[in-house]
Amino acid sequence: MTLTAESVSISFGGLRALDEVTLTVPERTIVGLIGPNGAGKTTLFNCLTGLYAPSSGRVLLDGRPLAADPAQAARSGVARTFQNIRLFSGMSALDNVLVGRHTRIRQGLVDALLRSPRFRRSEGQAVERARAELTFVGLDPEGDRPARNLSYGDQRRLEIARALAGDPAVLMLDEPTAGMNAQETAAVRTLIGAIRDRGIAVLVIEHDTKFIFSLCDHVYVLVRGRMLTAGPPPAVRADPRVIEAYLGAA
Ligand SMILES: Nc1ncnc2c1ncn2[C@@H]1O[C@H](COP(=O)(O)OP(=O)(O)OP(=O)(O)O)[C@@H](O)[C@H]1O
Repeated sequence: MTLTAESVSISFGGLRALDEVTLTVPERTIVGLIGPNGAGKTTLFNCLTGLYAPSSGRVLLDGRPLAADPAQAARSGVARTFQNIRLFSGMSALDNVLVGRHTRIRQGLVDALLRSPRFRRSEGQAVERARAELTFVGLDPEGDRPARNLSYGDQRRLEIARALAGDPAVLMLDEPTAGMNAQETAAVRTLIGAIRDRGIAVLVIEHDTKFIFSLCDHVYVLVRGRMLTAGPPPAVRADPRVIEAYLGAA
């Protein structure tokens, strides 16, 4: 599935946070989104996940308008992680992933109350899948430790496992390596490649431009709400306007 923002604009009071922004995340592609602080990256993510409705322009998933509702957007195949970790900290790692899985499976209330064979079978499959996602991201498949007891890097990985459990077609990662050391960052790079190899499109916001240029197939540069340029990493890295935008910001 291809996720597209088409001439998306949105304002907060007098501030035009996004001005006619167009971006495409094609299947099996890792797309990077960079830009100085306050450029509008998170705002664009919020539009692409149905959290904000653009004041003009459209968000399309395979050519069809995406619902301006995060739960519905998730069900149609767009999953995300947040800049600040949002886990259920008292719940076990496994239960956190099961929450992500349950966005996908529908249980009848009667089946659940009676714990019918159909319900138990379906729950068993959900647990198996949740364990497989924990293994995929490099966490203990038992997942019995409370999320809050995991290291910071492992909590970020757990968020990714939870998002993957919902069977996304497109996964959006907001600063997945923020606060990580070099070793953890390298592990996330490998993980994102493996996610793409599963056929999932990935859109990544990062401040670490080195990480983005070495990881992504395509990079977009947002500056003060406008798309400055986009292209393969070598072209974007060499673009004098990009260098100026970053030096200007510094
Ligand atoms: N809900 C909101 N209400 C008012 N202003 C907002 C809101 N969300 C974002 N903004 C403003 O819109 C602009 C873009 O913010 P946004 O967080 O999208 O930028 P960003 O590129 O993600 O920044 P950073 O890299 O610092 O996270 C900023 O000026 C911000 O203050």
